[in-house]
Amino acid sequence: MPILEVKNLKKIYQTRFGGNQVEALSNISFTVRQGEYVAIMGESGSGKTTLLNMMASLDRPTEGTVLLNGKSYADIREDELSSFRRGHLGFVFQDFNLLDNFNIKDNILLPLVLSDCSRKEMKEKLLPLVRKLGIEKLLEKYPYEVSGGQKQRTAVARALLTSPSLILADEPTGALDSRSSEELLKLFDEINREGQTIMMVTHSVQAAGCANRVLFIKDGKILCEVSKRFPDEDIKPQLFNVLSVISAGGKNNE
Ligand SMILES: Nc1ncnc2c1ncn2[C@@H]1O[C@H](COP(=O)(O)OP(=O)(O)OP(=O)(O)O)[C@@H](O)[C@H]1O
Repeated sequence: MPILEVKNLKKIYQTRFGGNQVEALSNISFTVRQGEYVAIMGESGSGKTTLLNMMASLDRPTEGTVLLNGKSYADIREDELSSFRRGHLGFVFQDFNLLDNFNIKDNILLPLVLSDCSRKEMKEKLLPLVRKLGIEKLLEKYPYEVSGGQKQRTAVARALLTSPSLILADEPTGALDSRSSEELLKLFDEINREGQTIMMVTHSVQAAGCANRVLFIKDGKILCEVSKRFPDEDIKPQLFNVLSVISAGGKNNE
């Protein structure tokens, strides 16, 4: 059974004051298997954020379904959604989404605090994770006292803490310098090799080139996908090729 199933997803936004309708997604279907690392690329306005919001259960589709581990989001009550998200999904955002008034430790522990987890269990989960991510010396510091790369490692620790079925990352390298980006991509590669399923929206060919499969979205539809035929294959030339076809407004026939 796939970990994530996206079936015939359609999203129509009604613009304010009853104006025009915008079809942001039209009939998108794909599946993601356990342990896959999938990137989503596409031009600005192609529907990437809308799709990510649907996979995150942050917004409801106009038509179609999203299933995680066989459970349809449509069957989850509104008041159960945030606890469902905490239990099954991990989020990594471009701007880190850390709370400035919480130190690094409390930022990481937040999902467990919200789930009423015991102090002992929190400590048992926290320590190996922060050691692995190389942020164990920063636990008492505040987000404004650490670098962008360290903030993103904190966000990754927070995302991994609950052992989620799926990590959803939205432009995770977007606010990082090239060295920190490289380190973050190495980290994603490592956690994926250990079995973590990852979906990442990105504009960066460097980042998408680390995934096993890249889906290209254009005008709310999946235009094509590029997959690695063997684990270390360099698919960046193919990604550049598809992007140039998209920006020229053409169809990709590969
Ligand atoms: N809340 C909304 N109300 C109306 N239209 C919206 C809304 N959110 C997005 N859209 C429209 O839906 C389409 C897809 O937007 P979306 O934000 O998903 O694109 P994107 O690929 O993530 O773009 P970017 O790379 O710039 O973030 C666009 O035409 C956008 O203007």
